[in-house]
Amino acid sequence: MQTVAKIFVISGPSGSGKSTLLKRLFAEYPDTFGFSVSHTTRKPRPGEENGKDYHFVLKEHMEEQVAAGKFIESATFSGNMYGTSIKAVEDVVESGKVCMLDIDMQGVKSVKNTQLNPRYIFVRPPTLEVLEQRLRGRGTETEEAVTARLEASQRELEYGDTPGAYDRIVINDDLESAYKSLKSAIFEA
Ligand SMILES: Nc1ncnc2c1ncn2[C@@H]1O[C@H](COP(=O)(O)OP(=O)(O)OP(=O)(O)O)[C@@H](O)[C@H]1O
Repeated sequence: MQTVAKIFVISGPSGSGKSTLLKRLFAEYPDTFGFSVSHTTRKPRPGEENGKDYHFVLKEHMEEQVAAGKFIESATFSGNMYGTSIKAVEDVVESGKVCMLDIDMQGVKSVKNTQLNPRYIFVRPPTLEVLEQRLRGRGTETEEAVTARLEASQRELEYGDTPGAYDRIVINDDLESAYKSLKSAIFEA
């Protein structure tokens, strides 16, 4: 089956179900899609492969590349930089796969300043209350982190509602219907 684009941006509030939906998609189509390999300045852990798990780079190198506009997004966690380069996305396409880019609103805005030309898909929860339940239900965040994520969600939802911000909106209420809606946004009829 043909996809309507070579690159898809999947965005939406934390807890809206992006990973859940993408996991299903990758499971159903194991050879079609790929994720880009991120860069990091942290040291590789035993068993991690450069270029496969991450592109392991020096801080100076990464700072230079970020400043030169070579990255879609970058952030620092506990002193280490992480990010997605434009080239890492292009590499997925060159390998013959369709690139799935799971990024936040800032990342989406940044992709819009590149030549990548993806299809933009927004995954949203039916309501903020449901989002809150799911975030708590996932049990991966502290109370502070849940509150911070919900605050950020308001902004993500507002941006998602902006006309023209996304090509397609997938409402993740019932998972089965959401998955169908995602597939219809990705594959040609
Ligand atoms: N349609 C659904 N119905 C009920 N629960 C769901 C549904 N979709 C996802 N969930 C649950 O909601 C929680 C959040 O989903 P998920 O981790 O996929 O979100 P995410 O958008 O990838 O979040 P993050 O941006 O933080 O990685 C998970 O516990 C998941 O199992």
